[in-house]
Amino acid sequence: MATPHISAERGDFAETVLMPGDPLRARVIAENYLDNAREVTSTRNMLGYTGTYRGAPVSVMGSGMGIPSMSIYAFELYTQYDVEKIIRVGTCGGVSDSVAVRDIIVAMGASTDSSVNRTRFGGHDFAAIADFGLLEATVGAARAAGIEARVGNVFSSELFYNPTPDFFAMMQSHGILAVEMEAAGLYGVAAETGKRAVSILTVSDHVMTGASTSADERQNSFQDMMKVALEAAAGAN
Ligand SMILES: O=P(O)(O)O[C@H]1O[C@H](CO)[C@@H](O)[C@H]1O
Ligand SMILES: O=c1cc[nH]c(=O)[nH]1
Repeated sequence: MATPHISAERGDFAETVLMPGDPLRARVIAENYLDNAREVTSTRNMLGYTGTYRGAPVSVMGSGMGIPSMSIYAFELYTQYDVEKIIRVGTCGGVSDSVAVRDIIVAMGASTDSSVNRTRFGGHDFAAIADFGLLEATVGAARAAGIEARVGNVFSSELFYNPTPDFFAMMQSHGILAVEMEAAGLYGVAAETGKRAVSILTVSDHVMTGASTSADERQNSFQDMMKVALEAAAGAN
């Protein structure tokens, strides 16, 4: 069997799929963090792998950038491949004064300028939130590893290059921690399909201060995020 965008067979994916935006990052995760990883899909070069972590099956697959791309892959994984949990592992731009580059953020909720959740929710505002069990497992895994994780509202933006004046100042005044481009879409698809999702993000740059991470810093915070995500995947009921 194959879907329009995934060439795997049914049973090729684990119940839990980690999703970075970048498919090459999916390959790095599979090669460095999973045991016995094998490629299960490569349609459009959106690479997906399944292996094990501490003996339990786990998959990793790229989502692409933006809500439309994430929505396609998440929908097909949830509805055609019996996937129950998706853990997004991505990067974000810090917005709040209280977050700094390298911080790890768990998106309890995701605000957005995208209309996709309204489209699927009869024109009403939909509160795009993480699954509580996955959120708890993620925060617990971070605490157990001595890694500080900030938990709160992020903003899933349609545009990376947004020309609206004071766009980020408005977010900051509403307590948004960071900006990224997929979480609200992922949470909407999870709700629509009765499945579970959480997003874990590392702050790669700060949109208010202009601070950005060096390659080494990015690698360290990426490792912390992966530890949290994999332990949460192993520990979540
Ligand atoms: O690092 P990833 O997961 O791709 O996430 C962030 O990076 C991309 C923009 O550069 C967007 O996908 C945004 O959400
Ligand atoms: O979407 C994103 C991701 C990282 N940094 C940003 O400024 N935006």
